[in-house]
Amino acid sequence: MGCVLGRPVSSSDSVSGSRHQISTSLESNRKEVKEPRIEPETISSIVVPVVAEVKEENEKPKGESKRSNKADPKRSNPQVVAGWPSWLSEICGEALNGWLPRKADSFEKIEKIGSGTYSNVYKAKDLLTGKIVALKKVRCDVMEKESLRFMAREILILRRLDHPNVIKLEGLVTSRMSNSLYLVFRYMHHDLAGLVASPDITFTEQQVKCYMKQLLSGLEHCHSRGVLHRDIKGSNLLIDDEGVLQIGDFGLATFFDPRKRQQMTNRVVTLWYRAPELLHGVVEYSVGIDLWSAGCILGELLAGRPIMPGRTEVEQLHRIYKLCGSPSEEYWRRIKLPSSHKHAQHKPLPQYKRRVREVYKDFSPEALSLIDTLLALDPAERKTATAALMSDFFTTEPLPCQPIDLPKYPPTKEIDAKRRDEGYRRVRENRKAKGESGRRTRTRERAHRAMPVPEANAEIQSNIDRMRMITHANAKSKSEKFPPPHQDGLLGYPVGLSRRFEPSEIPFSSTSFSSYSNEPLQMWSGPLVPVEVSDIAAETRRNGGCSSSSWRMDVKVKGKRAIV
Ligand SMILES: Nc1ncnc2c1ncn2[C@@H]1O[C@H](COP(=O)(O)OP(=O)(O)OP(=O)(O)O)[C@@H](O)[C@H]1O
Repeated sequence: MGCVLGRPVSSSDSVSGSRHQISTSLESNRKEVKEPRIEPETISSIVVPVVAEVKEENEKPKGESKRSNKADPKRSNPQVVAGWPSWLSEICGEALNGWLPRKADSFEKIEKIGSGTYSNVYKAKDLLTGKIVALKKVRCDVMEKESLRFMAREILILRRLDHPNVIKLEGLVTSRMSNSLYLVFRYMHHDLAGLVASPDITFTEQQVKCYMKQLLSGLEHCHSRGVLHRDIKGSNLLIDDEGVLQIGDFGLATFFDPRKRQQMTNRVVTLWYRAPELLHGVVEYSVGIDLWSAGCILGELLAGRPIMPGRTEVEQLHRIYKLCGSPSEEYWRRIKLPSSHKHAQHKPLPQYKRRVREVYKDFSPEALSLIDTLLALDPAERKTATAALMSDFFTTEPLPCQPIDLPKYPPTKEIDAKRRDEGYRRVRENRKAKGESGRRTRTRERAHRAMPVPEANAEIQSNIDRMRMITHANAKSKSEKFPPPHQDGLLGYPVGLSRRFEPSEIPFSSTSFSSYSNEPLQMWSGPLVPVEVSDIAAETRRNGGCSSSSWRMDVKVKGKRAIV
């Protein structure tokens, strides 16, 4: 979502030179998505003119020249609706209902806590309530309908969801000067990728059950509200300091209607967690893709590392076949491949037998049974989140622990794991420069760390696709317009002041804000609950005093590690 600062396609993204016949059809998949096509997804509820234009583009017969991606400034509505800049209210209409923008200088950045393809995430202090929040800074070029559409979809989806295991969008901060938008979320202390990658942390089966129960409950809610997440992975599973897990990052999520046939892009989900039907090129899919990812997470929590860390789509399929067996004739009949792909069924040689029960023989029978269902090659056999929640895994001893009974960990995020690796790398380089051997550090680091590399990220391709759309229409370098990402992170300044802008340049600054100052709190973007000073003090203590002795670390040994 938002605008994209991409990178060139990595050579390791390429599927050329593959050992299997599957490469042919993978390449044809890639060809299919090379064109910047608009997904025919259900976004009709965004009732704004821009979306109507997008629909027209979808319906346009092939061969007709595409309308420029650039919005016509003359046609855009110059009116500012309820305090929102026109570019946002125009595209986000319904999603902004009942909200007013928070002003940029009412937050103070504390530190950068995450970075994704579309955004940087900051820990910040809400200067009005004293509450610690996470600000996801999305950069969006107001002239690009595509980037706006993705952003609008994420906001709309987030506002439709309301569940304890789904991250809640608490507000929006806009800054007209920089064309950027901040999404305000509750601050979450950890993400599951960070915990799994932490060398000192292992999970008991009770704890795994607790995390999985929360993940599946969140997914059940999303699916019941017609939302597919399409990017379930550890770094998108956020955990607070009371053990509550919330599904985050709805940047790739979409609305779906299980009763209707609907075509969607298959270039979703980070590679390690991507269901086989997506890799095969299916464009009509459903909740099964999220359940496959949940199965990968279950395996990862029990095994202590990602279970199928492929580097390319070909390798990913190969790993899937080696663990889950080669697809049967029946599978090919059941999955609905687009006609352009039917000629090339993926039949790798040799044919593999399903080995899930053999590879994970050290898991409990109930865990084995659940992972076997979730990692079914046929999406229909994966069933639903509701069915998974009713499995024996959650009802047999040891029962899932309560979130509050989970160990208290020091703040751990994927970014911390990345920083740790970066530290190891520097040590190695220093040693190398001094002529010492760095082999020991590297071996240990590799044994524990298996984070998704950029090449393994499915979003990259779609991001590149999106970026192409943006850069084609906007050939000027982004850096001419925006500060480079590293300049976003200046600390201790109100959010809107972290660049060179004067306070007076910032929309919704103190002058404009005063007009809202008599409104009840919940009239600002999202219900902002005032917090007690004691909460702030507690938060400060928690975040300031990270001495290892104050954290209870769980070091119980879990089942044997297995990797395929
Ligand atoms: N509410 C939050 N509280 C604390 N940290 C958060 C929060 N939301 C996101 N983060 C951190 O920021 C990281 C990136 O956030 P997010 O996944 O939403 O961004 P993204 O640009 O969509 O990333 P990606 O490209 O990896 O999908 C997360 O992995 C997480 O560590």
